[in-house]
Amino acid sequence: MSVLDEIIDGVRADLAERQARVSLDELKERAARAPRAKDGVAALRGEGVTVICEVKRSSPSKGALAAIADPAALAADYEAGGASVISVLTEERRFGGSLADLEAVRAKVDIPVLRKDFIVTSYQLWEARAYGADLALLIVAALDQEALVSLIERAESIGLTPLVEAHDEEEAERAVAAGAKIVGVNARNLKDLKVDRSTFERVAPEIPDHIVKVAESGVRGPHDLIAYANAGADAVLVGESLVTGRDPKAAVADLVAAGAHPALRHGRG
Ligand SMILES: O=P(O)(O)OC[C@@H](O)[C@@H](O)c1c[nH]c2ccccc12
Repeated sequence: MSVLDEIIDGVRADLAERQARVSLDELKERAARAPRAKDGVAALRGEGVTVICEVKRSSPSKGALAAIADPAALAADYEAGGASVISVLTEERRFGGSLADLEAVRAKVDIPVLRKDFIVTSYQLWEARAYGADLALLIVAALDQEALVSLIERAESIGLTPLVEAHDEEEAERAVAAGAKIVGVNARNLKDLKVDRSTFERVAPEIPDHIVKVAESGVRGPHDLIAYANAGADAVLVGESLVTGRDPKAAVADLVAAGAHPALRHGRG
C-alpha cells in the first residue's frame, strides 16, 4: 500500500467518527454562519509571485517539525510578512493538524485560508467552509476523475475555491480537464515521499496560462522561489522551511521580496 493510501485509510476512520458526532445539516448551518468566502484566485494572482504559507507541525517523511503551540500567532506572522494565503493542515495522524487550528487561524487573519487535508467526500468540504476556509485542497492522486469533477463542482457551489494538486503530467491533465482554476504541482511524490524540485518545470507546460500555477514543496528560501518562478509558477506553497526557521515573518518577507522582483515578470503567465 502506498503512503497516500495509508494516510487516506486513517483520514476515513477519523472522518467516520466526526460524521457520527456532527450531522451534515449541523455543518451546513455552521457554514451558513461563517464569514463569506474570500476570493482565492484573486489573492494568488497578486503582484509578482505570491506566497502560500503553511501551518505544519509534522509530516510523514520528517516526523515532528515544530510544536506550534499557537497556530494563529504563526499565521499572523505569515500575514505580516506578506503571505497571500495561509495553508492549514487539518489532518491529525501524520501532520498533527486539526479543524480547531483552521478555526483559530481563520479568526486571526484577513487573507484567504486553505484547508489542507485529504478530501474524499463532500462532507469534508462542508467542514472546511464551516470552519472558515476559503480554499480546499483536492489531490488528484486520491480521487478518480468522476469524484474529482464532482468535488470541484461541490466546492465551488459552496463558495470554496479548490486548489487541485498534481504530481505528474497525467494528473495535471486530469486537473485541467476537471475544470480546476488553480493547479498545484507537488514536488513531493505522495507515493514515496521524495522531493524532486524539477517536477514543476516538467509538469507546468501541461497547465494553460489562464489557470493559476502553484509550485508546492521543497522551497528552502528565495533561490528556490526564483527557480520555480522562472519555470512559470504564479505562487509557491511553503511549509517546512518556515516552521523550522527562527523568524517566520522575516523568512516570508524575504520570499515575498524575491517574488516581487521585476526580472521575474517575464516568467509569469
Ligand atoms: O514543507 P514543504 O516542503 O515546504 O511543503 C509544503 C507543502 O507543499 C506540503 O506540506 C504538501 C503539499 N501537498 C500536500 C498534501 C498533503 C499534505 C501536505 C502537502
